[in-house]
Amino acid sequence: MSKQQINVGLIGYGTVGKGVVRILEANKKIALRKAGVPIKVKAICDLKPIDRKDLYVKNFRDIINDPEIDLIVELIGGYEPARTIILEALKAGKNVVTANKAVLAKYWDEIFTTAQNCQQSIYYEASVGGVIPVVQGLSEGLASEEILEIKGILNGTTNFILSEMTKRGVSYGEALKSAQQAGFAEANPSFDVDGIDTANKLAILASLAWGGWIKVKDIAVKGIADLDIQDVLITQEFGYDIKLIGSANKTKDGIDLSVQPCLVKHDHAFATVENEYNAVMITGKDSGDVLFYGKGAGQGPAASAVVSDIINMSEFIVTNTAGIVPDVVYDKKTKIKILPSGKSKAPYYLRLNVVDKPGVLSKISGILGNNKVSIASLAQPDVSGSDSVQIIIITHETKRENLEKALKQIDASKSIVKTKTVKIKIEL
Ligand SMILES: NC(=O)C1=CN([C@@H]2O[C@H](COP(=O)(O)OP(=O)(O)OC[C@H]3O[C@@H](n4cnc5c(N)ncnc54)[C@H](OP(=O)(O)O)[C@@H]3O)[C@@H](O)[C@H]2O)C=CC1
Ligand SMILES: N[C@@H](CC=O)C(=O)O
Repeated sequence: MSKQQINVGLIGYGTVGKGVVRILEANKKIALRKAGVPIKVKAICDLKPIDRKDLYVKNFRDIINDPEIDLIVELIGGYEPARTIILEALKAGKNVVTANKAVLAKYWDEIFTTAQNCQQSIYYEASVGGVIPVVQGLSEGLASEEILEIKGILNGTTNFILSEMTKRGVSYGEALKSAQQAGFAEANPSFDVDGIDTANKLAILASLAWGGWIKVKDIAVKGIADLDIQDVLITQEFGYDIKLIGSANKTKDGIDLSVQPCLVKHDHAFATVENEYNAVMITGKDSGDVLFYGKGAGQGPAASAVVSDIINMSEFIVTNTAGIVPDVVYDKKTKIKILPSGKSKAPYYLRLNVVDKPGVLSKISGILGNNKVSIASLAQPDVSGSDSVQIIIITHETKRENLEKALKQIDASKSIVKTKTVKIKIEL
């Protein structure tokens, strides 16, 4: 007998969880029309008692083991017990929806192998790009494509911080605080600002694009925590915006993966992506560039994507097709060649703050030149009232590993006392 109603068990009633309950209740009729049957939240688990006493359950296993629950939604975030919840739910014969990119990127093999073995589905649209349907867009909309490149602003918190610094001159710290208050940031915001959240999302998209499992450790990751308002002001004057970009590029020697702050010209498509918005450009061999854009963080956008997953999955449960057609074609035998980090070339913006000593400039230029880093321009803005000089260098296209080597030598040099180095890739 086919199902008359889909019962949802929700684990994690925070920013996104509360949004999911609100949207499911407000959009009951839309959900019914699309899923074919009513969808009801039957139980909610959280660490602390919640305002919905009628639905509250203390132990997540009471939800997983409830035979009336069809679908488990994991919204606690982090690695554990999120991994255990997802695996136990799949093994208990439940379909799963999650927004947790950290757990997916880290346990991709274990989670999708379990889902395949248990013939259950796992949907995770909200895990990348918030409300943007990029997971479905890439895995279904572009199913025919040989993917050549994925490049994106994939983190709402850092994009919001950079926008606030650029548009309103707000300090990095203040902007981060506002992002946390708005519900954009991860429970541990270093995941956002250190680029890890972007790397998790990039790993998911790259794994979908090229099959197999691309691990976060294969990605060279640098976040925005080193940047100051001065970098924003200086690069604005040069005609650039700073964006944290995750990029995966298919080269003849392997996939080149990185997350780093980048300078984009004011007329670049990514320059118009502001605040918590995200954008992902996917380039296929035949499709050419396909641009996805929308809100990447916040209660409404994230919960909307989760509810869409719940509705789509409900339709499959009702028609008895959930888990039969795998939602991700994951083949652990697919081996993906990764280009060693450092081999890719780009021009860079460098800001070095050094203690002013005779000959310091020529020493820095010499070390860069000895490492095949050629300088396109060098400026020394006046830092009045201080014994430190600020040196802004724009390099020609250079191999990342050569630049890293030169910066290490500058660091180690006894005659150069450096107080700060900022390095930003320049997008061509
Ligand atoms: N916020 C956003 O804009 C977006 C978030 N996401 C993802 O969605 C997920 C949820 O994020 P968000 O709602 O912002 O996070 P929150 O921290 O706001 O919510 C998580 C909730 O889960 C609870 N919780 C933590 N551990 C447990 C546990 N063991 N058992 C039961 N409940 C638990 C927390 O309780 P307590 O507060 O007491 O710790 C909290 O209420 C994360 O994976 C995040 O990466 C994805 C897209 C956008
Ligand atoms: N912390 C994340 C939330 C959404 O994934 C972000 O800022 O993008």
